[in-house]
Amino acid sequence: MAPKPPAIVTGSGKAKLNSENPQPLTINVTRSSTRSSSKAKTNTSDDGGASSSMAFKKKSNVEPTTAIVTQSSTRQRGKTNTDGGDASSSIAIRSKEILNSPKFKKPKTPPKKKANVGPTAAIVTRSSTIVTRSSARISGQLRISEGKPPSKQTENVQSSGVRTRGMIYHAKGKGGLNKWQWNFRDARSSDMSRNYNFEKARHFWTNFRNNIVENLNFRDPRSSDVSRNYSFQRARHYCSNVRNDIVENWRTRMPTYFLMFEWKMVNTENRTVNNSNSLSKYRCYSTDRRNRDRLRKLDFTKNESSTSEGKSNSEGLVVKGDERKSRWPRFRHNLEESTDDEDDEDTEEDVVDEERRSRGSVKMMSNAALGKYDVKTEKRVPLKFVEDEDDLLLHVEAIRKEGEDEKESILSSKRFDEYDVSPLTVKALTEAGYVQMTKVQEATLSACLEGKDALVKARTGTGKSATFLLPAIETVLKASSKKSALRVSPIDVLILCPTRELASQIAAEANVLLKYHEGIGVQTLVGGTRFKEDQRRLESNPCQIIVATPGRLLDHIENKSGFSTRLMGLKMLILDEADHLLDLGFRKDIEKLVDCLPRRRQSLLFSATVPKEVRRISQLVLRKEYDYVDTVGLALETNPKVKQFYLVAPHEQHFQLVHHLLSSHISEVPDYKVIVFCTTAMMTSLMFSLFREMKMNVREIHSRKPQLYRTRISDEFKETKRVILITSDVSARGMNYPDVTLVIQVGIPVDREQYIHRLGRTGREGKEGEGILVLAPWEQYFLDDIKDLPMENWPVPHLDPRSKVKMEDALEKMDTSVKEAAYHAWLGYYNSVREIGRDKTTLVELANQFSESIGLQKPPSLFRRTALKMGLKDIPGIRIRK
Ligand SMILES: Nc1ncnc2c1ncn2[C@@H]1O[C@H](COP(=O)(O)OP(=O)(O)OP(=O)(O)O)[C@@H](O)[C@H]1O
Repeated sequence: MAPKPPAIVTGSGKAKLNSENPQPLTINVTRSSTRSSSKAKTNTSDDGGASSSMAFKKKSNVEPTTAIVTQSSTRQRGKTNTDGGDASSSIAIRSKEILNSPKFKKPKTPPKKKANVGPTAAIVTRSSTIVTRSSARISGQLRISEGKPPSKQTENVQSSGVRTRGMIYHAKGKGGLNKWQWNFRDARSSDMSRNYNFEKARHFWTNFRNNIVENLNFRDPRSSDVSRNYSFQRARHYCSNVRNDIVENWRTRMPTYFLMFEWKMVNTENRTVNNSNSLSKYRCYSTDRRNRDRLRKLDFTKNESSTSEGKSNSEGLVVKGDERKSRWPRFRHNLEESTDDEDDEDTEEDVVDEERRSRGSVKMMSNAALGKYDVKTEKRVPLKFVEDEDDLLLHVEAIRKEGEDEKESILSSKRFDEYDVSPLTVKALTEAGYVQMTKVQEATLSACLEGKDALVKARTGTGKSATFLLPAIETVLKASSKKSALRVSPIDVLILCPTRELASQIAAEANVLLKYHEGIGVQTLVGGTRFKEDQRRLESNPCQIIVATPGRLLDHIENKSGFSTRLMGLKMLILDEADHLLDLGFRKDIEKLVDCLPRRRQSLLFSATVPKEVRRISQLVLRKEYDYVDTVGLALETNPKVKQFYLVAPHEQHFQLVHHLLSSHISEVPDYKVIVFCTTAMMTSLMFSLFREMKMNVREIHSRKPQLYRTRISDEFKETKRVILITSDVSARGMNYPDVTLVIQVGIPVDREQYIHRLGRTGREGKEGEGILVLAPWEQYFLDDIKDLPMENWPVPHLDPRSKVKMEDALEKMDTSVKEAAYHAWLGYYNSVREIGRDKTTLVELANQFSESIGLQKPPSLFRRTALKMGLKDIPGIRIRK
């Protein structure tokens, strides 16, 4: 599909679509541009040693590949390096040739055909941590075969301290997240015994000491070792400690040492994976999270039918870390029956089995099917030894296209240096790991850089912050080149956002982008800090960009002489989470603020949700003529890779249910990172105290906590894994906590938009995630508001009575004041929810049930004034404080 440009609607009123682009921009639309992105782009920039895409020139003498990913360049295939590995880490990818010229040439020497030659061996070990230190992002499409990579690319690698002979593309990561990823495949299919493709390989290193999450989807259409009756689907390896060596033999796909790995293995011949046959001690975990309660653990034993049975001892792989030290057999290899991978087109394992069974002629052509990634709409052009280079090119393109179709990336093919962005900013971007733009950035940046007002709607986690920071920096650069009429140094850009943590996050991101711009400064003005301290900072440090929450900014305007004068030079106003800033809670403040700003300015509004009424009132800030850039269009407003569930259960079971959901998630996902949203600050406090009492690894953030504490917890949660954040809506919008695996929302969110934003804390940057909404039966009406979202019902699991007792014990130990405050907050929250607050009698009944469920003897009393305000004074069940 040809890429479609974004829908840009100009004007204040109706959303007209660009006549040339009659459809709104959707992820589908832009996805196609990703395809081209990975085709032929290379960034070998040594600025900051970063690159995330590359060109692949085709060369002659393309020969089969062997790839080794290892910690040490001295490491041998299939062997574990158990030395310190601290400094001498590396990732080495040995290969014969890199297919990276525009046209493949016929090989000079035909590749040797070997029987029983494993497609590859890969070792990922401790010293690969050097990669996490020195580089962060490696992406692009690798074509690997033996031989040296182009020198530039090698330099790149070496400049980052990685000693390797492979092609490694990397860029420096942002913050603590170090990430490298690649897609590579050996397109060289002439030697079928070595014909293998790696697809969508991803490695995420989050931290030197901590985690590797390695997510490999690979296929081996001509696997010499694994029985062709079996194919691997959606392989995932979770290694929770880098210090442990992990050796993974890709012939058998067995790590020799691991903490946790899971994958699906599908018997392609006998329809079902049979754990009672004689495949030996092969453990397989189903990764199907929906059926978490039915997590399958399958043990396999040696395949009796394997022709290479006799070799299994010598070829087998030792699995360390398992007390039994099992040896894995080598499975048979039938060279003559392997031709190509044309039968790998199915997704569901049963379907795969069924089809392969019925297609006797291809049944031995085992390919590792790729679960949902393996959905093929077109039949793949069979791979064969091709004399004609154009034919080969076709084959390669077919495979590449297929791979890219499967890829749901947020990145576009455009690069920042193609836009009118200062080279110093591009340098900083590259160092931060931003080389290609996200689709949102591509769709939006031109309009913003041209000085137009814009209202931008884009899904959560798609890079909106950089989208407005780049024009902000350009604005400052332009302004600094002109002489200001003001005597005081003007503030050029004002960024408003709803929460303090978000303001700090935006300022931090701005500082990253400003790394090479001397003399340009950013300051935050947020509540919860000392006003005097703000003043001191404003006076002592130059700053052209202010990131602020509305309340504190107004304080400065009203109380600090000279501040509003500085604002008179404002060139650009940005509202992040614009719909929230324009809704009732903030509107008055925004109106006041806008009155203090010059009319001649550029205004940019960003959010993942833009309800109709917000478009209407956006006139408060925007000029009459503005661009409405909707990158969601008619598509799903949430990330399609985030699975969404709802669970309806009596209110008094909610704590126990959440405890159950957390426990099962922790047991399934070793590197879990969960956010639990509660309706109010005091409910957050109650849930936090309860789970802490139950010895769970929890943290809390809500508005009642001191700002220093909030900042500390927020920073900690950004950096770490295996932790649960219990929070109120202060974390709902904009917060970019990397790698959140699950979001639980307990109780109805204030509205549909808030649900979407909370859910958006997981599945960021196009990753996968999971969201569960826990509702009481009387809250179910909310499902109507989100009925267009792909929600699935999660049946109420059986709750262990012992955990109930444990919970009651924990509740008993808790401070009564916490429970009382939670009761008051509960009442206040649901009283303000129109659908529930209307019927006061029922509301109080429900509140009192809640009070009982948290172990209060009787419902806490209310101040008469509060009860009056809430319209609850004479409602039966309400106790008034004397
Ligand atoms: N061009 C890029 N290349 C790589 N990563 C990027 C790029 N742009 C942004 N990112 C990363 O994407 C992540 C999400 O970005 P950001 O926080 O700006 O999302 P957002 O769209 O503002 O989300 P939300 O709607 O929740 O506020 C961040 O980790 C950011 O570093």
